[in-house]
Amino acid sequence: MWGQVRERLERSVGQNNYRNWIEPLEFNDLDGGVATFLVPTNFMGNWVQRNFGEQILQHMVNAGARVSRLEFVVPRVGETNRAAAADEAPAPANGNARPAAAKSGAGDDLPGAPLDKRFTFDSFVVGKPNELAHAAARRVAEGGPVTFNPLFLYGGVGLGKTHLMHAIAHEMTERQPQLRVLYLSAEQFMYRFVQALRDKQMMDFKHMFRSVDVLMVDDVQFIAGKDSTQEEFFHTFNALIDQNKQIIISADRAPGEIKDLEERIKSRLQCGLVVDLHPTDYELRLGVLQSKVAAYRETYPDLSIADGVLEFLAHRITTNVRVLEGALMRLFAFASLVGGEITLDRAQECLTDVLRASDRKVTVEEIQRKVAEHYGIRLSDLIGPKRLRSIARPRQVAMKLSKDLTTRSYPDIGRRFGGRDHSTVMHAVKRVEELVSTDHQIAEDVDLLRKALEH
Ligand SMILES: Nc1ncnc2c1ncn2[C@@H]1O[C@H](COP(=O)(O)OP(=O)(O)OP(=O)(O)O)[C@@H](O)[C@H]1O
Repeated sequence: MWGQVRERLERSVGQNNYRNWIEPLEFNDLDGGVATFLVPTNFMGNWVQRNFGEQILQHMVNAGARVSRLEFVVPRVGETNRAAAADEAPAPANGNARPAAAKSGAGDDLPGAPLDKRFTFDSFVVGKPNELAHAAARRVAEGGPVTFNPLFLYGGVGLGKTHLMHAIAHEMTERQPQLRVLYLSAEQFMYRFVQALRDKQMMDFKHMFRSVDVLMVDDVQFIAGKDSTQEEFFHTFNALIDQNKQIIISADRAPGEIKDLEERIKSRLQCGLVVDLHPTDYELRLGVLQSKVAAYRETYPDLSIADGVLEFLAHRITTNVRVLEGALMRLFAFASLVGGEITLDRAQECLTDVLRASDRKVTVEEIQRKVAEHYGIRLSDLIGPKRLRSIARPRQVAMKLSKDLTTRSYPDIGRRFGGRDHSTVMHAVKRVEELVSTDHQIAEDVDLLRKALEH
């Protein structure tokens, strides 16, 4: 039964995950609804449980097993365990020997996070906002002499950092299967580090991290303020760079802007190539939607979407790609339940909450841009120190709209208007409220701008 389940898992979790996580599991027994597996380390057991537990259970049930729970056990010395006997590990497809470091004890267990097999270069839509990051990622994935080291990718939530990192890992392991590519989040790095300290296995920890060919750490801002983790990260980083091993890091902001990150780490992170993923633009969002629809149609060819629906979504949901994808998934589910075409009306009805939530996602910067444009003044003047009425009034309007349309606080808005005090913003909001009831021109301006921004 386990053989059959493994085959199915190989298909559902993808080659890389299968090799790293499923293959080393040794099925032990099935008793009283509990399936027991032998694993080389507790970490691995926890990891498999958390990330693949449900899938394993599901496949076992489908294969007819009476099982309701999985348990992962590290065998005591003397018990057999394929995974612990690293020498038995199958040779990689191209016949290259694995590096020696990979064969010794804990070093063989690369405790990275599983890669999402959907996150490939093929499924990544390239547009103006991400073309540089994409090009850099591609170049690094092609291997060859290390040129950008480290590659530092940063950008806001849900803009594709993780997707690009996984794509690099997939591409690299495909091109060079013998490469030891380790991908994990900074949080997992810390977790591993703390665990190693607790279990007095720092040597294994250091050995394992220093024996990889490619290290990818996602969301590195997480280690800011965590002193000993930073220290260890710094040493790992230096050791790998010294060996000319590729490092790829992501964060939600540029290295220099990560608060509570040690200066020496900041400067190390900046010494390779730093590229950012800009907020999406309309074309990119539409491209993502079109590509997701095309992929979905391969499985469900009956899917029918009325003209204009994707354009509407790309226009209205501007937060990030994750939200956009979620909205589309909801539409697909809706269509498969009720059947028929997804019309604009249906889309609006089905996504009322998403659309409302993204309405509130107007940024202060957008408001400033729109207001400057509306009044025909320069953005730098709107934010700058000039006190002329022809500039001060639009500035007050922009502050009022920022208060109404975003969730920013008064001090925060003040900061975004050239570092002004919160009392200035409060005053502006009050002033515009008064003017709206007495000055019809201002009332009209505010109304027009509000509509344009909420659209
Ligand atoms: N250019 C793109 N083309 C196709 N899909 C994309 C693109 N950008 C993002 N996505 C998709 O959007 C979702 C979120 O992307 P991802 O997880 O990579 O974001 P992130 O930048 O790592 O965000 P976070 O900061 O939350 O970790 C994923 O499903 C990803 O596949």
